[in-house]
Formats: sequence, structure tokens, C-alpha cells
Amino acid sequence: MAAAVVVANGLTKQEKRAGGIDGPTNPMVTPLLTDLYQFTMAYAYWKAGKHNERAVFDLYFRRNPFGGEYTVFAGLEECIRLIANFKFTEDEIAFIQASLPSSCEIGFYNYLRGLDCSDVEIHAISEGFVVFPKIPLMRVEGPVAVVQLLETPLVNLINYASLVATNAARHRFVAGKSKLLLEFGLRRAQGPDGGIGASKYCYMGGFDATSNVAAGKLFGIPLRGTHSHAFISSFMSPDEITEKSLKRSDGSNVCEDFVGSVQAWLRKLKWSKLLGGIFGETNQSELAAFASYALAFPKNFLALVDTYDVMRSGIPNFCAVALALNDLGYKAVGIRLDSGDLAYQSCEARKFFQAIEKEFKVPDFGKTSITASNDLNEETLGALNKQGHEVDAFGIGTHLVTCYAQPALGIVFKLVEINNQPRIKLSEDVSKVSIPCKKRSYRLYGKEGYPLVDIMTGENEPSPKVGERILCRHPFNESKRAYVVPQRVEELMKCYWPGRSGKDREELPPINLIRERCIKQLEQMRPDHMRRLNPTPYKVSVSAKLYDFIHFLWLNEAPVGELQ
Ligand SMILES: Nc1ncnc2c1ncn2[C@@H]1O[C@H](COP(=O)(O)OP(=O)(O)OP(=O)(O)O)[C@@H](O)[C@H]1O
Ligand SMILES: O=P(O)(O)OC[C@H]1O[C@H](OP(=O)(O)OP(=O)(O)O)[C@H](O)[C@@H]1O
Ligand SMILES: O=C(O)c1cccnc1
Ligand SMILES: [Mg+2]
Repeated sequence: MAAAVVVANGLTKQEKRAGGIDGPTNPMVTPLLTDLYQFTMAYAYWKAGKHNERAVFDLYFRRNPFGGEYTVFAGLEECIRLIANFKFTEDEIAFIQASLPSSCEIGFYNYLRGLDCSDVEIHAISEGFVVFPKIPLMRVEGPVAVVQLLETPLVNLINYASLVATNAARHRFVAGKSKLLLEFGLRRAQGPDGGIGASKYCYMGGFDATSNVAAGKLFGIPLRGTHSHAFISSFMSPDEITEKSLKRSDGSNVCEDFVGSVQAWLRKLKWSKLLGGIFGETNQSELAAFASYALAFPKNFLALVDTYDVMRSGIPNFCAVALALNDLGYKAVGIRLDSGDLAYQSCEARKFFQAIEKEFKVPDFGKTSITASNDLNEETLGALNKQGHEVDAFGIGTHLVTCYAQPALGIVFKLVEINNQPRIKLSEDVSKVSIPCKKRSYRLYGKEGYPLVDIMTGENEPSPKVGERILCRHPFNESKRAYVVPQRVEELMKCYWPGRSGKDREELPPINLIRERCIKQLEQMRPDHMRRLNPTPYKVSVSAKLYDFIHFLWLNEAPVGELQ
């Protein structure tokens, strides 16, 4: 391999071009991660001498996912990482050459060899923002052939990221602010990238932690986890625990037979006035597993209690171990329920913990944490809320990460201008007509502090002003319009990749800041847009001038039919 060419400041040419931005997290994200037709079009543009014509594309979606009325925008940083490091290797060029017809001229491959995104300009809404249909999430401007090559990877990087971040935000909305939400989806995700992406973007959308260790390392997401049924059923009896001693939490002395102490507590529980009668003989292999786990993690003892029987075995066994730990100055974390009626069992478990707090005077034992998992989704979380439950934390996998309720967001990338000429794409289906022109978009806030409407204007129109009445029009429906006097005006798109424009580049914030931004954004929405059942659509509009222009262009481009 050729040595990297070092230029000023000790940076390689590639690093300088990338502006210090690392490459995509997934090494599979290369300039080849695109559809073949992007290369055939790039060749045809080049052959026609059109490849450097300046094009503007908008990236947007047409409908909010999951029957909702909002979407969380995610995936921007990975797009910028791709753009910043976009460069073909010789190997990649050779593969493209082998894949295109042999009649394609060699000059095209020399053109690809020199290609990067230094002449591409990207404006985008900030990652973590709440966004709505039709409003451009990204505006990509540059030589038409290059921007065309970017279509597929950009859409790919935004589609699932925004979908799963929205799914996470929706689960958070139902679960409520106070619950701990853990993403447990790696084993069920659509392959390794699905798993890594799910962990990253569920955290962004408001989850608290993930079980995915690789995602923890890559993005600094908090890691959490319990143990599985295999650990419980791997034990046969307490006799197999040979190392039974446990130091007190303050290190002052050692309990030589922790397992004996657990068994003594279990007898006390069985004969206690409050708890007597709830259970008889508990499962001893489960007790062995719990005691063993506590010996390994005395400060983080959490037990999966549903392997044999939650109320007759798991909970009493857990409590015996937790009380033995308590004697040594440790506080058990809690339990996990992974089957059965989670509402009922969590309430029963809570009663049991509270009875112990009362009977044995163990402060806060009643508050022992209860985690629930097992095929949870928005519906089951909603049902649990309705019934009343005592769950403190939810572990959610399959439905969350696979986006079971809706598998794709339907992001599109449409040409809106070329060589300063606005372009429109017509469709029989009005919702598929594209909104032409290089545009700006703004969020207008009302008196109560809620966003009222998003409005798109032409690039050179004056921006809406606080306190000044502006007409907001539905882009396609003539009769739908409203005057708005905004109390705050927020321009939505910022420059994230300036190309040669000389503009300042917006910083890419760390994931925890994007997560905070996202939570804040979701909280500032009017509640009727957020509710699960029949939410109110958020208004998306265009200025009067843009409305007139869209319809002028529409009429110009639409052929007049002939009736015979
Ligand atoms: N109180 C509840 N109200 C509504 N849904 C619940 C409630 N408790 C649990 N669920 C959901 O009911 C479903 C129960 O699934 P299922 O019957 O397959 O599990 P299970 O038999 O309890 O456990 P296992 O995974 O061991 O088979 C899960 O999706 C779970 O999230
Ligand atoms: O149910 P999910 O939302 O996907 O959450 C993750 C699941 O993965 C684990 O077990 P696994 O499903 O592998 O086995 P189990 O069903 O027998 O518990 C865990 O116990 C959860 O049930
Ligand atoms: O840590 C857990 O409890 C866990 C992790 C992944 C899947 N299910 C559960
Ligand atoms: Mg399961």
C-alpha cells in the first residue's frame, strides 16, 4: 500500500480533507455502498459533460412512522463522516470498472479517482430534533454526479437511525419519564449493524442504557444487564458452592458461611407472621444460583426470579439472599421478571418487599427495584400502565430494535434544483409531488411556547420575524392556510459540511448531548401531537411565494391531456 502523503500540520491529505472528522463507524460504509444505478447515472452525466452541473437534492420522508405524528431525526453524524472521508480506493475503482460495461471510457475512472466531497455543501436539521414530513432533513448541494452517488448511502444512514430513535422515543413516552429503559435487542436485531445502530439510536431516543457491550465501547453508552435463565438452571444445589465466605461491605470482618446465612433467612421468612403461608419449599437450585451470584456481585445483586415459580420460589429466594447481604452491609439491587403477567407479579413482589421492610425493619426494602422484560412493546407498556404495576425498569429487545410495528421510514432524496433551475417531480399521488427549489425552513413557536408550524420558503425570501404575521399555506391544498404571528422563529437547517462555501461548519456534538437535545425537543411538543391514539397532525407549510411557485411549475410541467 502506498504511504499516506503527509501535508502541513502533520496531517495526511485525507485527514485534512476530512477536517478531523473520523470515518463512518461501520467500515462497510464506503463509496461503494450505493446502488449500481447511481454509478451508471454518474457515467452518463460524465459522458454528457453534465457531471459538474450544480444540483440541489432534499432528503425527507413523507409520513411519520408507527401511526404517530412525529419523528426523531437521527443518523446525521454518520452521514457527515461519510462525506468527510469520501474517496475511492484503487481497488474500488477497479471493481466499478469491472462492473460497468466495457464500453465505458477510461476517463470516467480517472474522474472517479479524483473525486471527493470538497465541493459538496450540506445543510441539515440537527440530530435529535423532532421532525415532520416533507420538511428537508438534509439539503445536499454539489456536482450532480457526486451527489447522485450519495443518495443511497445517505438515505440508508438516516432511514433506520431515525426510525429506531423514534421507536425508542415512543416507548419512552408510554413508559414515562421516571422508568429506567434498557435496550436488550442485540440478539434479535437485523444483523450486527442493526444491533449496533439500535443501541446507539435507542439511547439517542431516550433509553437509559444498553446490554450491547460493543455499542458501550464505541459510543460510551451506559451498559446494564442482569443474568439469564441458563445461569439459574446451571446450578443443582447449594452444596455445590464451595467458596461460601463473604467480606462485610466495610471490610471489617468476614461471614464464613454466607450460604448458611441465606438458608437461615429463608427459614425466618417461611415462619414469619406476615409472609407465612405464601410459600413452602423453594427451589434449592435457584437458591444456589442466587447465592452464588451474590457472592460474585455483592454490591450489584439482581436476580431473575421466574425460572421456577415467581411467588413460591423466586421472590422468597431473592429476599433470603438480599437479607443475608443486608446483614453484611450490602443493598441488593432487585429482581427481573421475564414471563407471565408482569403487572400482577410486580404488584405481588412489591407487597412482599414491603412486608419484609415492615416485619424485619429493613429501611427501603419495599423499594427494591423490579425490572420486567419479555416481548414488551408500546402496547404492552400501555396495558401495564392501565392495569397498574410496580415495575421500575423495562428491558426491551425484539419489538424495539426490529421496529416490528413498521420496518422502514421511507426516506427519499429528490432533485429540487439544477443549475439554479428549480425542478419538480410530479405524481398521480399528490403526497408524492416534490417541493421544488433550494429552500430554507423554519419552526414557528406560539404564545404558549409550543411549536405551531414548520414553514418552508425560497432560499432568498426574507425569514419570518417574531411578532410579524405570516401566511402559512399547505403545500398542495389550496384551502388549507393559516396566519401565524410567531413568538419565536427557529431556522431549522444549519451548515454541517460547507464544501467550498466558506461558511462555518456546525460542530458534531457527543451522543449524550444529542440525547439531551432530543428529550428536550420531545418535551416541548404539544401533548396532542404526541398521544398514541389519534394524535393531531403537526402543520407543515410553505410561504405564499413558494406555494405560488410550486403551482406555477406544476402547471408548466404537467402535460395537458387530450380527450377523444
Ligand atoms: N399484565 C399484562 N398485560 C398485558 N400484557 C402483558 C402483561 N403481562 C405480560 N404481558 C405480555 O404478554 C406476553 C406474554 O407472552 P407469553 O405468553 O409468550 O409469555 P410467557 O408464557 O409469560 O413467558 P415465556 O417467555 O416464558 O413463554 C408478553 O408479550 C408480555 O409482554
Ligand atoms: O423479549 P425481548 O423484548 O426481545 O427482550 C429480550 C429477551 O431476551 C432475553 O431472553 P430470550 O428471549 O432470549 O429468552 P426467553 O424468551 O426464554 O427469556 C430476555 O430474557 C428477554 O426475554
Ligand atoms: O441483561 C439482561 O437481562 C438481558 C440482556 C439481553 C437480553 N435479555 C436480557
Ligand atoms: Mg423472551
